[in-house]
Amino acid sequence: MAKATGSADGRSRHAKAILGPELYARLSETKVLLVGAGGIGCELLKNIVLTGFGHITLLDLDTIDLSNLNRQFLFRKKDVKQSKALVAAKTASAFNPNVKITPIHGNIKEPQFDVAWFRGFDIVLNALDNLDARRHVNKMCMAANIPLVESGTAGYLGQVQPILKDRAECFDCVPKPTPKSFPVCTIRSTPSQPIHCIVWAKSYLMPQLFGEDEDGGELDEAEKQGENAQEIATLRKEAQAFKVVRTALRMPEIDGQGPNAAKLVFEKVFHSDILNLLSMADMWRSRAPPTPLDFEGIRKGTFVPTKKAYAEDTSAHSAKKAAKVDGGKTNVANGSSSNSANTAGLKDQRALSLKDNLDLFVSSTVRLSARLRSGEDTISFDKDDDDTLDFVTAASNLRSIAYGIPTKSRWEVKEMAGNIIPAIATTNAIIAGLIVLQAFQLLRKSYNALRNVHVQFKPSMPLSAINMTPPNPNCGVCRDTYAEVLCDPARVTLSEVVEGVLGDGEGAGGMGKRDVSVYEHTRMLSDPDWDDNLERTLESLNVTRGKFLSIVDDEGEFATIQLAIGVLPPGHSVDGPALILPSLLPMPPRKPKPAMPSTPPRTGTKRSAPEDDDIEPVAKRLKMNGAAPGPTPFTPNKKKRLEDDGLIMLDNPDEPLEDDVILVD
Ligand SMILES: Nc1ncnc2c1ncn2[C@@H]1O[C@H](COP(=O)(O)OP(=O)(O)OP(=O)(O)O)[C@@H](O)[C@H]1O
Ligand SMILES: [Zn+2]
Repeated sequence: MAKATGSADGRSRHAKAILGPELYARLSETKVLLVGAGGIGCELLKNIVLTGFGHITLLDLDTIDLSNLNRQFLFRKKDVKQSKALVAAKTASAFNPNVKITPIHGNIKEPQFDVAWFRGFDIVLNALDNLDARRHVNKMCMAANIPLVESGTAGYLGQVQPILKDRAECFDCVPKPTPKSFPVCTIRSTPSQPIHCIVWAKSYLMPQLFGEDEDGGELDEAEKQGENAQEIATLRKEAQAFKVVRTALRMPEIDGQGPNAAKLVFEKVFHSDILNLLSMADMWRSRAPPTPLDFEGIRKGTFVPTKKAYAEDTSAHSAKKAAKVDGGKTNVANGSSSNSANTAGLKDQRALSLKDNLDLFVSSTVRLSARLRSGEDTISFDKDDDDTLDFVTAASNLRSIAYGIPTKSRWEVKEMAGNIIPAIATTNAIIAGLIVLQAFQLLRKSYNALRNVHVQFKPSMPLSAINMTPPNPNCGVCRDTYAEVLCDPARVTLSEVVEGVLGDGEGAGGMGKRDVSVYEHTRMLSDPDWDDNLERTLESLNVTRGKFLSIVDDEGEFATIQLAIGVLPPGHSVDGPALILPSLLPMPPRKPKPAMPSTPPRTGTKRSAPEDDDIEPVAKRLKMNGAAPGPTPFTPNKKKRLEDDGLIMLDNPDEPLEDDVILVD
C-alpha cells in the first residue's frame, strides 16, 4: 500500500484515487460555507480540510465552553471562552496547508449574510443545533439556489439530508414536530410536575427579575383596545410588584445588602404570590393548595411544610436515606440537613434539602444581582452559565416544595431546562462523514445518487439510505418564486418595489393585474384594502438588507414571490437609482390545487401563525397604523416568552385543543 507522507502528493493520493482526478481538481476551487463549529461542525471541518475543499468559510456565533471539549476535538482547555469559528479554523488549518479557511464569529441571521453573499458559495453545509437557524439557511439556499446538506444528531440517532431547489424536498417541505406544550395557567398557578416548576423558573421568573424591563406600554395599548380590564389590572399589579424587586436587585451594593434583595424576591414569589393564589378558593376545590414558604423559618429550621410536600419531596426522601447512613444525625423534617448529609455521588447529582435550596437561591440571586450591578443589562438562562443554572435549580425546587411536587438535582434540572439529549461523539463523526459523501454527489450533479441517510439505533442496520422525495407542492418555502432587488431602503418606497417587480401587469405571469398582499415574514405590510404603508420607505418599515418581502396573490392562484432585499453594488453613484430590479422579473407559476392544507410555516398567508420570535401581523399592523381598526389579539411579552417555550394559553380549561398539544394538568 502506498505510504501517505507529509508531502502534498502523499496527502492527496487517497482522496484523488477515490474521487477521481476531475472532482478532486474541482474541490480545490470549491467554495464551501460551513455553518456551525460545534459537535458535527468540528468533525466536518476536519473531513473537508483533509479531503481538500479549497475555500472554506466557517461561521459560528458562539464561544467555546468547557462542556464542549469532550467531543469538539479542535478545542483545548486553553481555548475556553474563545470564538469557536476562530479556534476551529486555526486548529484545522494545520491539517492541510492547501486549504484556506475563513472564520466568521457571527450569527448566520445577520443582515450582511444576504442572498448575494450566499450566492458566493458552491455548496452550504449545515452543522447547526436549532430549528430557527436551520430554517433560515434553508430559505437563503432556496433564494440563492445553492445546494445545501442539512444534518442533525440526537444521541445515537442522526440524519443527513441533501437539499436542492426543485429537485428534492427542502428542510421545510415536511412539518417539524411541535415541542411539548403546557397550558400557561399550569405554569403560572397550578404546577403538578417538576417540569412545570422548571419552566416557571427559567421562562417566567428569570426574565421577570433579570430580563428586559417592560415599561407597561403593551398593557396601556391593550387597555386602549378594550381588553379585559380585570386581567390588565392584575397584570399591572404583578408588574408593579416585580418592579420593586427588580430595583432592589439593581441597587448599588451596600455592605451585606445582597442577601436582603434575595430575601425580598423570595418573600414575593414564594410567600405573597402563593398567599394571593390561595385567596382564589375556586382554584383549590379539586386540587391540593400550595404552602407559602417562610424564609426565616427555613433558615432556623423551624418551618415544616405540609405533609404532602414532604411525603413527595424526593430530596427530603433521599436526604432521609442519607440520614440513615449518617446515623440519623441529620434533621430532615425541618429541612436543615447539612450538605454533608447527602454528599454521596457527584456534587451535581445529590438531592438538595429545603435549606440547601434556600441557600442556593440566596447565593445565586446575590451572584446574578452582582452581575447586573457590574453592567450586564439582562441575564437569561443558559445551561452552561452556573449562576443561572443554580438559580433555576433552587427556584424550581422551592416552588416544587411549596406545591408538594418532587424536587430535582442540579444535574436533572440542567438536563430538563436545557432540553439536553446527551451528544455522542461517534454519531457526530458518522454524520460528518455522510455529509461529505452527499456533498460529493451534489458537486458531481449526480442527483439520482442523492440519499437521505439516517443513523439509527438498530445494530442489524445502523444506516438507512432513502431515495430523495420531490418537493412538497404545497411547501411555503421552496415552492415560492425568489427574486432579488438591490436598493437603498432609505430612498425607496414599498410601492416602488412592489409595482416595479410586478411590472405593468403582464410581467410576473400576469400577477400584477391581480390583488396582492405584501408581508415581511409574518408581518403584513399591505393588502388590497389597506395601503397606508405603500408610500413609506422600506427603511421606515424595517425592511432592510437580508430580509424578504413576500408578495402574495390574494386569490391564492399564483405562487408567492419572495423578494430578497440586497444592497446597491459597490461604486453605485449616490445620485444613481435607489432601486435595481432583477433583469428578469419573477414569473410565479400557477399553484397546484392543494389536495390538503399547506404544511410548512406559511410566510405570507393571512392566517399564518406567528412563529419563533415574530410578532403577529395584526398586532404589528396596529402599531404602524397608530389607530385600532378592530379587535387586537393581546399578547403581553410574558405570555410570549412562555409560548416560546412551547406553552399555550388556555383561557378556560374546556377550550378544545389541537391534536399536537399535550395537556398536562
Ligand atoms: N444562528 C446561528 N449562527 C451561527 N452559529 C450557530 C447559530 N445557531 C447555532 N449555531 C452554532 O451551531 C453549533 C451547533 O453545535 P452543537 O449542536 O454541538 O452545539 P453546542 O452548543 O456546541 O453543544 P451543546 O448544545 O451540546 O452544549 C454551535 O456551535 C452553535 O453556536
Ligand atoms: Zn420545501
